Amino acid sequence: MKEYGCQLMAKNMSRVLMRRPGKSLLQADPATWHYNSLFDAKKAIQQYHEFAKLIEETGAEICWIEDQGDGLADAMFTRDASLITKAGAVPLRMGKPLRCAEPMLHKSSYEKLGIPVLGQLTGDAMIEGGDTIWLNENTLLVGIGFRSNEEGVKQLNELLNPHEITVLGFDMPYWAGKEACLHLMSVISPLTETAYLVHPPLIPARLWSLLEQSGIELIVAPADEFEASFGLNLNVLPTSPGQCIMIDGFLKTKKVMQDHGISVKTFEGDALCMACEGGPTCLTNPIYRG
Ligand SMILES: NC(=O)NCCC[C@H](N)C(=O)O
Repeated sequence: MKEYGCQLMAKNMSRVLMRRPGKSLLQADPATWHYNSLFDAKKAIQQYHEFAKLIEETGAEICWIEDQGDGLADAMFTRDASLITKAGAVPLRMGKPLRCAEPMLHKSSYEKLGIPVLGQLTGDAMIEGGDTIWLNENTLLVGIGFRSNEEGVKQLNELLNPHEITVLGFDMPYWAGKEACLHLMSVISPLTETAYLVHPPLIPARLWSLLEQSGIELIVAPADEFEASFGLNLNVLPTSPGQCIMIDGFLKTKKVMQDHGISVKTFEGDALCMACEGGPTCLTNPIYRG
């Protein structure tokens, strides 16, 4: 029996769900998808290739979803369309209408992998995986904004409470508006289970207090690099305790992490990440950490 279940953020990532961009990204109209002027599909695919190599080098098993030209350009951001718990996977319901078909892609992948599907969100519920952070194995934090809502938190609680998981919702700010992508993980990246890289101005005050009370060390990412990268400087993926991957070009943010004993690998991500509003955490959905 293959392993699954991921209720922590930074333990060794040994299995991960990813989708390599291909035809769908090449055909994507940047205006439709809200990709910015840095978007260059061919370069983005090359940058993804370099990113995937870094993941392969960690030794993690990559479970691939293939892009066979279904037009789902954002589906490379596998973090968002499902949540994996020790009890099974939950296909989510996307807040961005163009992404509504993605959870079913994940569901069929999990069925093929023999991972049970715990249940589904219905009706008006919206939750995107980028809005979720495991504070600990029994507590899931959710950012409520344009992509995730209270009904989503309610339905997740109904599905997950029987498995000793409590889901807590926190209001996210407006920031750059409805079309932009601001997830909870756009402003918080757990580097270890007890140290998070953060952008304080966009963190709900009530959540900040909870993190402090929970003994989390809050490491501030340089604000100028947050602005310059559209928030992608602090989108940092822990691959094992003390080892992370981030996009290249944000030396102050990298140094802050290194000063805290974190080893950082980088890849070029302007055409892929800064253009399409998603970084290394968004491009991966860890199926198993342990
Ligand atoms: N978890 C993430 O932050 N995912 C990034 C998703 C970017 C994608 N273009 C979107 O707007 O949904």
